[in-house]
Amino acid sequence: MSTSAPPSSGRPAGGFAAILRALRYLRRYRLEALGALLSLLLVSVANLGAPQMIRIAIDQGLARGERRPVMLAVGGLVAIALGRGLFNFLQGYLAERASQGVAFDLRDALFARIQRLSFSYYDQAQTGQLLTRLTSDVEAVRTFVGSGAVQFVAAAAMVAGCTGLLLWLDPVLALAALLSVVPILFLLRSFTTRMRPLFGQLQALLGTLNTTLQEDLRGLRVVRSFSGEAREVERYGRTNEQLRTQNLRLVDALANNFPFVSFFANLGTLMVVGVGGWRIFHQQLSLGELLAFNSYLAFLLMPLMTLGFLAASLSRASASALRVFELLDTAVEVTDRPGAVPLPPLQGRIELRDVRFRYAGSEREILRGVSVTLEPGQLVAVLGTTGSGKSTLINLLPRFYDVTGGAVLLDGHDVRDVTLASLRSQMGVVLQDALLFSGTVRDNIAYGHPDATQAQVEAAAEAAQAAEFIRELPQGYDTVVGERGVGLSGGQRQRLAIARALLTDPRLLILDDSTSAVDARTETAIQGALDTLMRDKRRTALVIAQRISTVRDADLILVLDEGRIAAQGRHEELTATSELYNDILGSQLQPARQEGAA
Ligand SMILES: Nc1ncnc2c1ncn2[C@@H]1O[C@H](COP(=O)(O)OP(=O)(O)OP(=O)(O)O)[C@@H](O)[C@H]1O
Repeated sequence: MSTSAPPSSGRPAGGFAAILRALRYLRRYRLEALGALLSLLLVSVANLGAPQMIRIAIDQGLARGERRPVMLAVGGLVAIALGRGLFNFLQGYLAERASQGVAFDLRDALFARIQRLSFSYYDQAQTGQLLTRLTSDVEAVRTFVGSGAVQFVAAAAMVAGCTGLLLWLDPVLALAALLSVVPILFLLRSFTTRMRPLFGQLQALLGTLNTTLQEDLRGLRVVRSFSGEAREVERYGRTNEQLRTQNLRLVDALANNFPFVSFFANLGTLMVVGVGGWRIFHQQLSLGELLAFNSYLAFLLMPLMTLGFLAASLSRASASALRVFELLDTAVEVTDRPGAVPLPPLQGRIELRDVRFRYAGSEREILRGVSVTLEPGQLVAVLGTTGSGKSTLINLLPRFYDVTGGAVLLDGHDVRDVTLASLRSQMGVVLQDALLFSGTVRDNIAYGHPDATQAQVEAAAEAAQAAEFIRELPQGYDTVVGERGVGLSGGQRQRLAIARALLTDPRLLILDDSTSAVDARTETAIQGALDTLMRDKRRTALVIAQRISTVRDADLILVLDEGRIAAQGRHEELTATSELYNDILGSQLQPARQEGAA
């Protein structure tokens, strides 16, 4: 990970502040940026020198019939051409190095932030928008901050330098020429302000397009099984069409801007010719002076056109910088408190003290005063009607969310007072969707414990009843499994996830003991693996129970109903006393079809 830190944490007041903040990322690459700027200024100086060489060749050489000045001028022109080539190359190379550095730092900082952002953020954020910010928005900022900014400064310096030169050559003519520069500057200013929101909308549309694509790729099976292809093509097409319209609006705005800039630029020449002609007529100016003045005027207008061109890049970059910094400045809700201490090695006592919870932006309280104490080594089954808050409750232990009232205590420590790393490293979480990362089977099992030995990995796989199918894979533990574990069946993925949890040997285990629709043999294997994991008395296990065998074995069963514990106890007690428990038992749980031990 890079050592770059965002140069400032304040929320940018607007596009301009955002672009200034992006420019501050150049500080780490100041040598490259200054080198690029210097090279570009030298290219401009070389450009300014060429007419002088031609003037020397004509006035001092050809006019007087002398060869030496002509040879000198030709030599000078060759040197200028070489210099221009060298400095152009240096400018491009150094600007690219600086801009790639800035893009690298921005992407790193964004990715680090995405890793830390709370689940509540992801409940509302669209993945496509996040992807767009890390790719297209960073690219827009990069393009401007690297080469654009250097060209901008060089053009501004040229404008200032040429203005000074023109004023020095002939103040009256210069003022006449500069009259046309004022409207150009106003045009550019209003252009950048108008374009910024348009570019912001463009990036947001690109995000929506990416979200649609990403949802469709994830949901390919659902789309195909409901014959939704045509509908999805239409949905994508709609956003795609909006994106095209927005792009065309921008092209329109860009195309409309240039004729005006060019009109005022030409007006400048017209003013010079008009006023100059009038002054020649009154013998206040020579023809040669007017021609010289006019060629320097061209050096003023050229960077002005460059500024016009860069204005679009600036608008785009500032709209993107706003989006990048908005993400970088998003507060991380669940994070280490100042003074948070590491959680000592867990015994496994869990106390929920009048726990209340509501999701951000929702009025409804999902958990409404849950109080219970779980002893070390207990297997605790959580049951409840659908939507009663089971998943919400278990998400509070690893602090995927923080309680909105009451407290969760582990061995007497409020989970909010200890460091997240020490808290989560002592917990194993196995949920229904067994996600695997692209990498080898071994890497996936050792995800929580990368230093594990091959023997430890194999022991975990054995206990998770995964060893047999792993051995049959083409490269065994070195077989590369794809994104989301493509290439493995649902049941195999689930057993790898169980092996992953077993390897970290957590004192506290949170799991969903459901088995996906698999054949009877695989189901028995998965259930065997789950039982190994949760019935180990060295750990406290909190299980969203889906199987009767789990509740029969549980030391404690919590029955949730509308965010409250409606009943608790062991299987025999609850069967005798709780109507709700019996209802759930009858309607929701999988019978002990394949469970010899149950
Ligand atoms: N991220 C979220 N944002 C807002 N509301 C949510 C979120 N997740 C869940 N809810 C709501 O909270 C309530 C409890 O959901 P939860 O997933 O905890 O229930 P559950 O008991 O696990 O249900 P099930 O057995 O159906 O999985 C539901 O009404 C659900 O709509």
